[in-house]
Amino acid sequence: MALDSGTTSNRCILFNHKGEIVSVAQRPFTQIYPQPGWVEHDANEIWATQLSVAVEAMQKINCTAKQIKAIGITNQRETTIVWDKHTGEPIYNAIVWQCRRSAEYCDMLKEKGLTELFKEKTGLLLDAYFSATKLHWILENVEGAREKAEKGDLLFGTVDTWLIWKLTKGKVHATDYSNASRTLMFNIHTLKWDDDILEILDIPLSMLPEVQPSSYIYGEADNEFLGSSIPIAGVAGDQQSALFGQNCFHEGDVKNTYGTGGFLLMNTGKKPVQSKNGLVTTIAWGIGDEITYALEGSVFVAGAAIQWLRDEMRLIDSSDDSEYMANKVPDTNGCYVVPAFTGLGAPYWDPYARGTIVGITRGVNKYHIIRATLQSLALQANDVIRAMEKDSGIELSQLRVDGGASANNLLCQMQSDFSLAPVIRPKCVETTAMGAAYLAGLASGYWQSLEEISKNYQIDMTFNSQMNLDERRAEIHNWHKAVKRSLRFAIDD
Ligand SMILES: Nc1ncnc2c1ncn2[C@@H]1O[C@H](COP(=O)(O)OP(=O)(O)O)[C@@H](O)[C@H]1O
Ligand SMILES: O=P(O)(O)OC[C@H](O)CO
Repeated sequence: MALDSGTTSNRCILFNHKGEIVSVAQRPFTQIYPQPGWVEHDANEIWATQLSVAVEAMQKINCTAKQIKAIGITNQRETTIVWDKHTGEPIYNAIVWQCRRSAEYCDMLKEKGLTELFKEKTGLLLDAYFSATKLHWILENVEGAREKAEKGDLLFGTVDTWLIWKLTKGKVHATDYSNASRTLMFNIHTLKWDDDILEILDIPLSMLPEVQPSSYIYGEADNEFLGSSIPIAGVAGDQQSALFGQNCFHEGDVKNTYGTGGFLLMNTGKKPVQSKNGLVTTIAWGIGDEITYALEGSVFVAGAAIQWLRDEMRLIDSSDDSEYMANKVPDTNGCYVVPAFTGLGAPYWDPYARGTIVGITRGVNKYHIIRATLQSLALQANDVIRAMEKDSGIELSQLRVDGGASANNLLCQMQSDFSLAPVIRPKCVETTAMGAAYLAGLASGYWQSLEEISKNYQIDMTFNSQMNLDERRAEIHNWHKAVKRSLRFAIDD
């Protein structure tokens, strides 16, 4: 059983031994936007919907808890929850990874010259995206929070930790290495919460969960919830879980997920690679006492640009239509769309960038704009790939893709054209849930080895580069000109 707790919905997927999906249930939950740039979730609603989809997935196929070998949890990362250890009640809404409320505090830390210290210890950037400054905000702004935290009455967790705590009825307060490595408090070299960082941010160690391997028996989901108890045996952040589900087990293996945002990860093996090109270093997973590291490039807007074409611009009726409409024209007619709606993430990291459409001439029509928007997903990913190649010294040999927009054949073709490597789409694109299921299945003996798991991987389609190289060079050159025009747009120089 994989519990996939995403940013907008919770899902439960049941897999069989061949890695095939046997049941799915999904339920969205409320997105709370208290102010521009702020995003919250109700942690109790996350728990309630997650539990309800687990029950529903079982009911759909008349499955009992005894037939489930283990539970794997995978989750939206960085999202920060603080709750009272005695009552189990969250003291504030979950502050979501997208929330920018701690941006000014991050700027203040940067001004103090702390960027390198954080990067060196955690592999991350001083950005509001990661958990630590969200947690700091709660301690500073929720009445009574600091006193309670100092007395040891409060617990912190990302969504995985919250779900484990709820499922075990408060017996286990833990997270895994991959989630810990997204908090900006975890030292990815010593594999411990970092004392210096906790002191700088004034965060009590007693709030933080124990950090365990990603494939590990954390405890048992209480028999009250699913009929009888089931071991929780795998935990990983959703992007690392997708890397695992894509079978990217070897150094140099790369996957890209085209969901709302785009998340490209490269397995860099047993050592962390520090980025000089705008990526972050993260832990992919820990199995036994072995840690696997990854380089990651997070693109804030990918499939969301297609949603924008549909919901705001009303140029398409459904996301699927983007392929048909973009195929009505052979190219973008010199037009480029940079979907920097919330600034730009990797590799530019410019919170002040804004969306831009450039190169418009009299002949540019809606199909060109649709095509240019779709193309921007591939071009953004290509920028991350080139940064990754520079940082790791490894040339991309193939790219495994998943996420909602990977269903778009034209997008996959464009990705291969720009990135000059085969793009591989597996038959099962539920790689996030699959990764968690595999991690849990390995710890509980359902699967014996990575080799056994690899036999389940099936390719749906492979896309090979077809574009003329001069044309490709010109497209990438023009794209970079367009990106330059979007940078720092929201502030006056
Ligand atoms: N055929 C398609 N072409 C382009 N984009 C698509 C297509 N199908 C879905 N999408 C986009 O994929 C995203 C949903 O993917 P999903 O993996 O479910 O996202 P998330 O897990 O982030 O919620 C949406 O932004 C949607 O616009
Ligand atoms: O829930 P998703 O799929 O949008 O993923 C969110 C990421 O984990 C944020 O880092």
